[in-house]
Amino acid sequence: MIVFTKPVLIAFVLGFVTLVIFHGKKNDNVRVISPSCDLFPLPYGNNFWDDAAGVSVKTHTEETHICGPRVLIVGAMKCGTNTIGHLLQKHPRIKINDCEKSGFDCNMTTFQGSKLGDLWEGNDYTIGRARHPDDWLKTWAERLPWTDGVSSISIDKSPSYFNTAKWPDIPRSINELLPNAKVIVTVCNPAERAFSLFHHYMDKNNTSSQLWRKRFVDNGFPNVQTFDDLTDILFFACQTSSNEDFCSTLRKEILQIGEYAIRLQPWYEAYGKENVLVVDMNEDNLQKTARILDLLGPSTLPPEEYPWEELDQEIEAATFKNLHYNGRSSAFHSYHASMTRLSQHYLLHNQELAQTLGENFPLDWNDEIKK
Ligand SMILES: Nc1ncnc2c1ncn2[C@@H]1O[C@H](COP(=O)(O)OS(=O)(=O)O)[C@@H](OP(=O)(O)O)[C@H]1O
Repeated sequence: MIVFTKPVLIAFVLGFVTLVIFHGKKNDNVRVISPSCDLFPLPYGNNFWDDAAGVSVKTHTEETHICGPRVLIVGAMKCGTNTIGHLLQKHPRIKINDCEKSGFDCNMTTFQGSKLGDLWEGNDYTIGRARHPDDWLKTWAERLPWTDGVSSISIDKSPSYFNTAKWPDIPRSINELLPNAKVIVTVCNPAERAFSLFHHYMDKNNTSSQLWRKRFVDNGFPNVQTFDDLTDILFFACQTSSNEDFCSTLRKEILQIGEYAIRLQPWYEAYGKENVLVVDMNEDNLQKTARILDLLGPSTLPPEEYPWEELDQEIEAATFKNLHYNGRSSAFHSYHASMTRLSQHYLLHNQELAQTLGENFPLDWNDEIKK
């Protein structure tokens, strides 16, 4: 028989209160996920961090899965992928990957002062998988914010995914994991894109840039100092070089990403054309955003919840503009021969893109060489 002395009573009450709190917390952690959510496997059944709740949680019934990204911004690199990400993340229902756990420096700022950590790049399926074949998926899943697919969704911006020349199987294999995702591709004049990419790599403050330049010398090519040096290697030296491995990799990253119609094909095949939105980088931000929200549908990203009035004030700082060169509009003037050569290479590709999209803007990219 229990004797209800004062200490026993206090212990009893404390125990009861602890039980209630513990039970309440446990219930808090059981979330309901939308059936339309692509359940994303956490191979080792980890906990993950829920920013909003400020707690480590496990998913609803299956502790080994969380809701995968619903939007994939796959490229093209240097065609405004950051802008698309920033336009999207202004929607209150979008949650961004957890920068703190990404291994990136979250305090690093873009050239114009906006926080890079707001939207860092995972590239998990491509670079992550190649570097960490055993635990890339776990690492990706751990960084995803908790979303339920209804009140919140997550996005992934990884421009390397559009390099289907290098990774032809990426769209199909991502689709196996995320069949309900929508795909966004932003495109721009491909010759100017190559020019912009060159300056991205030539930025001397960047360690990966130094490694990029070193690759040329290591592979028996001249040191690359100017854009002409690069196009000479692409269009001439590589024609006669026996180093096909290097030349093939170079063509893929500089030239072939800009052959948009070809690069798009595997995405269309994997996801269906209706789930892949191609936007023109130069399109007005308001129109661009409206088209993206439309792709996701009003029940996923209601347009009335979007802060439209903030669009033009803030987005300028998030374009990731490279202020260390004169900009891509200077390309034709400064490197006329190289840009003409590149534009000729893309002439038919641009026509094919225009045909595929049923839009005229890619034909404008051919105007420079007609001048
Ligand atoms: N709306 C709009 N209009 C015109 N130009 C724009 C726009 N948004 C982004 N940009 C330019 O796109 C370049 C950055 O592209 P990304 O964000 O894809 O960069 S990255 O691939 O993630 O490195 C970067 O180009 P560069 O300055 O040549 O580097 C930006 O200036």
